[in-house]
Amino acid sequence: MEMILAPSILAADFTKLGEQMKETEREGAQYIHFDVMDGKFVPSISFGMPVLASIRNAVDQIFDVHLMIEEPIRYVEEFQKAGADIITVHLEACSDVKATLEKIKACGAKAAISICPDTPVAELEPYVELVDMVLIMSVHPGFGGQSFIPSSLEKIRETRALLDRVNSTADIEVDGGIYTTNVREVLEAGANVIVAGSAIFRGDAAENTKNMMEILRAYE
Ligand SMILES: O=C(CO)[C@H](O)[C@H](O)COP(=O)(O)O
Repeated sequence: MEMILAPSILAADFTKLGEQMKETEREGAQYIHFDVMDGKFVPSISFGMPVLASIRNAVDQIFDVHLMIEEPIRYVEEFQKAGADIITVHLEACSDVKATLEKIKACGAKAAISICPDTPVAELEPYVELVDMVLIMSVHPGFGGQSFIPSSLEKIRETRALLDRVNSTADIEVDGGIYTTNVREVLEAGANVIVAGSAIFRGDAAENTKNMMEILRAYE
């Protein structure tokens, strides 16, 4: 199975965003991760469609868009038009999860579902056959630079078991507090898409990507 790195631009230097993204692409990061926050579902506000659209052509990486917003169904079309290839919505943020996932697919993007640290994996069960990816949050969403919550490892294992049970080949992405020091445990638990913000963009993005990719490739 391909192991994928999704650097989160939340931790990037926005004065040189295009260049930093290119550095991660050159070193093999397949995705770029966008943390979209609305100040309601999560306390912080980040960025939206205009930022995606303006940098869509800077790289060929897959745009992996994590919508931490209430009722994301209102915006999925606009994010797809702005360049999103994968759109992740939160189970906790949708009044109609199924309709939201179907709308993502209808507009041509891949659909993914995420759960916060306090939401049990069992709640994903009705939706796993509708998605291309499950995102397990390993921090409470809202801010970069937090510490990985250790109980996330068990949730990754439970998610892999759930996907196996329904013969799903969906990816498992994990987001929050992942560094070269703990990424092996996350991969060993069953994840194959790693989001990393601080670990990539704090310091030398090219060197950090290279080091992270070396570990990921050893698990393929
Ligand atoms: O979704 C997020 C916060 O809601 C961030 O993507 C996530 O926390 C990654 O940042 P870091 O690698 O710095 O922990």
